[in-house]
Amino acid sequence: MTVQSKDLPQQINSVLEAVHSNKSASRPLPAVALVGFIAILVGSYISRKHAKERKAAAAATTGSTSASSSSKVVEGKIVPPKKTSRPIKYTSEATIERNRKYFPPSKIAAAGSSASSVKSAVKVGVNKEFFRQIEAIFKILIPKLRCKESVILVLHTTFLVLRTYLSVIVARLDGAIVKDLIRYLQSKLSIAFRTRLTRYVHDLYLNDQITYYKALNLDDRIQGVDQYITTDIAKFCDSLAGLYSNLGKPLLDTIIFNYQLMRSIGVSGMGGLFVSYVITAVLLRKVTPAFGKLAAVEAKLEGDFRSAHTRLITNAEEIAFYNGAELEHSILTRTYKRLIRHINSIYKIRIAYNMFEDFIIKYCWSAVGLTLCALPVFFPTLAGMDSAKGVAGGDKVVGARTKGFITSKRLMMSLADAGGRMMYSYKELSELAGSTLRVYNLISVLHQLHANNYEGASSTDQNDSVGELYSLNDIRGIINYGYEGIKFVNVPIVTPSPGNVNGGEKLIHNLSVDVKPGGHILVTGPNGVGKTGFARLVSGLWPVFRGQVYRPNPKDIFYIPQRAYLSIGSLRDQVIYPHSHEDMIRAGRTDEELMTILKHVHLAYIPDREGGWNTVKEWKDVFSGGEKQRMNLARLFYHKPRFAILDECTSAVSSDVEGLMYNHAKDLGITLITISHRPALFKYHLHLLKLTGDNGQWEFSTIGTAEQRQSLEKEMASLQAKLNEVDELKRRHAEIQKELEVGMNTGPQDGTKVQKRGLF
Ligand SMILES: Nc1ncnc2c1ncn2[C@@H]1O[C@H](COP(=O)(O)OP(=O)(O)OP(=O)(O)O)[C@@H](O)[C@H]1O
Repeated sequence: MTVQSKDLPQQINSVLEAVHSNKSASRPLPAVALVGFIAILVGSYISRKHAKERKAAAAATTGSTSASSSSKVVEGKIVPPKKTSRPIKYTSEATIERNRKYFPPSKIAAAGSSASSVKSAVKVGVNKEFFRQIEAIFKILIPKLRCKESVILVLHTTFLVLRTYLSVIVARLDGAIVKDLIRYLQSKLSIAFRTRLTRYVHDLYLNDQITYYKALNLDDRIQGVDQYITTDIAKFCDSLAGLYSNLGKPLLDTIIFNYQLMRSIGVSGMGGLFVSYVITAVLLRKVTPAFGKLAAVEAKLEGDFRSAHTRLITNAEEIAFYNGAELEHSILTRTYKRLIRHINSIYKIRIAYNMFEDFIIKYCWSAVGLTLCALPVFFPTLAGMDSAKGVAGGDKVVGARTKGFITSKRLMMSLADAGGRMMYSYKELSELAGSTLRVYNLISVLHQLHANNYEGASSTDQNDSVGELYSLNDIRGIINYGYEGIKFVNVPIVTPSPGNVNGGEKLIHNLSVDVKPGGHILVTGPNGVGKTGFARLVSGLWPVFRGQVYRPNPKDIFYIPQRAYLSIGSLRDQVIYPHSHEDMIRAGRTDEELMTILKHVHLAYIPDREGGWNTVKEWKDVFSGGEKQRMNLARLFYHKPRFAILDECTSAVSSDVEGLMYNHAKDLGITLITISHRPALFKYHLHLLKLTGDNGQWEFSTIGTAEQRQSLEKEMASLQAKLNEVDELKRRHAEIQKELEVGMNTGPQDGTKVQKRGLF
């Protein structure tokens, strides 16, 4: 069988005949060889491409190879950890900038986003907005024509088109090989898409613009961002890669079968069939439920369930202390029930729709089709057959008509099957619209946050009822880097309050301070007044709504938070965070030096206790509260910045050790900006910034001045007054004790007395 020499209709014909007569090909080997050859080509191309990419990425990563090889020479003794992962090539800022315009806010409100983000009544589904979103995402998935993904896509398409053709020639050995190959390419495509998208999102999410912080604290459009990145992207890529082949095969089959049918029932018959297709398509489109929206809501509920579990894991100890299992159990059950109720309703909607769809496609199509197939039998002229045959040819004519009818009937059955599969794929397409919306929204919001565009009011009007409107879209303050100190000029401390139409709440009225090197300052004030807010402004976490902030460059300032943070990794990683071991070696630092630092924070026993610097543990569960805080201070001594903001970071450290740490920090030349309530820390500072909170008031003074002495004298007087009460309290205590003893000696000689004793 020399297939190559036949024209296309003949090839299709022979393919179909072979399929229906279930004949195996007589010479499958050349085709098998062809498939095998292409498969090998695919494999080798992809692995070569990977190797090339690895090389390029290694070159792109700053000093990766050279740094690690030279790092071994630096200390002689220290061997850097083996590189297990390949260097990462980050998305350039220019690419992010270029892509931003493709991701304007979606016209569809994402499932789970706040109501204020609903921009219009565009529905989730296979519509213009869906195709626009897919197009935007494709700019990330296939950034240029010559890339790994486009090669896989071309191969995938080629195999899809050749599937029917090859599966017949290769017959029994056959279909399976081609199918496996298509499945392999599909998985490759899905993983390539996922890698591309995940990398892009990570680059957008974790960068010096602190987009991750903004997404979690300054904007509420994306809830459960972890679910978006870990699950939604994977689901989206799987369905996108799968849809292509799922839709491709039935589409191709439908074209081929229709073509065959046309040969058998004629153009007018085909016209009739086409009309029935249009009617069914319109009808089905009208009754198709919003599968896209349902899928998006399902993904959101899955995310809620997952984050409820994550919360439990993070706070397991606190919950256990409170005996909160029952309440947490009910929260988890509630979240799970919400999810399951939704999934069940999807199943119900789906079964009703499937039954209707099967009825239309299997029965209505077949009925219309069979009627049309029967037409040439009764009206041969309609199908272009010659009815004016002689009597002698009568049997032949009847035979031909019967054969034609049977062929057409068989084609109709296959067509109905292909149609069914196409409709199924349409459903998948609708569901894909749901996950496309979620992925699109994630990228779009991250792009906007990266460019400091927040959700909510953008008006710069005065709001009479609330005062000045501090909107996240009206940030007028300026941050100046590279200053030798920390200076605030008329900067109000305002909570960001995302989504609040009245804007953020002003905690402190226009603050003006100037901290020079060596001008250690203590920031104090009641709870919730905005002390940490001050640190957030210096660090650039909260926006500077008005005024000007002058601050040192990032490498010269270090922040130690109230809640000690311990990272994933070895014991060494805890001391040097956010440095990696490679950074440490490159900087010429040694483990011996780390040991000296641990001595300063009274943790010298830790490396021995934990089995050395390379031990990896869940450190937040290993260290006590005080140890965690001291470990965080060890970081400060390791990095030796010029300025440090210490936010209640010694609250669990005993006061004698605390004093030693403060003195050591000052000896290292670190200027301290301490946030604390404790007067015991006064003596380590030169200035005091008191945030009173009354109408946003604040006071700045020099410790040791007349006002300061006055303030301390006031505090002393109040303490003295309390001490005076002590004698009176002691007297009363003795009195009660005496009364109780008398009562016990004169009481009934039964169990009551024993009970009283037991009570005390
Ligand atoms: N991301 C945020 N969005 C909105 N409001 C916030 C946010 N973070 C904190 N706040 C609010 O800002 C106020 C000031 O918080 P801040 O953490 O600065 O207080 P603090 O003075 O450090 O208090 P404490 O002594 O209890 O640590 C609080 O009322 C808090 O609820």
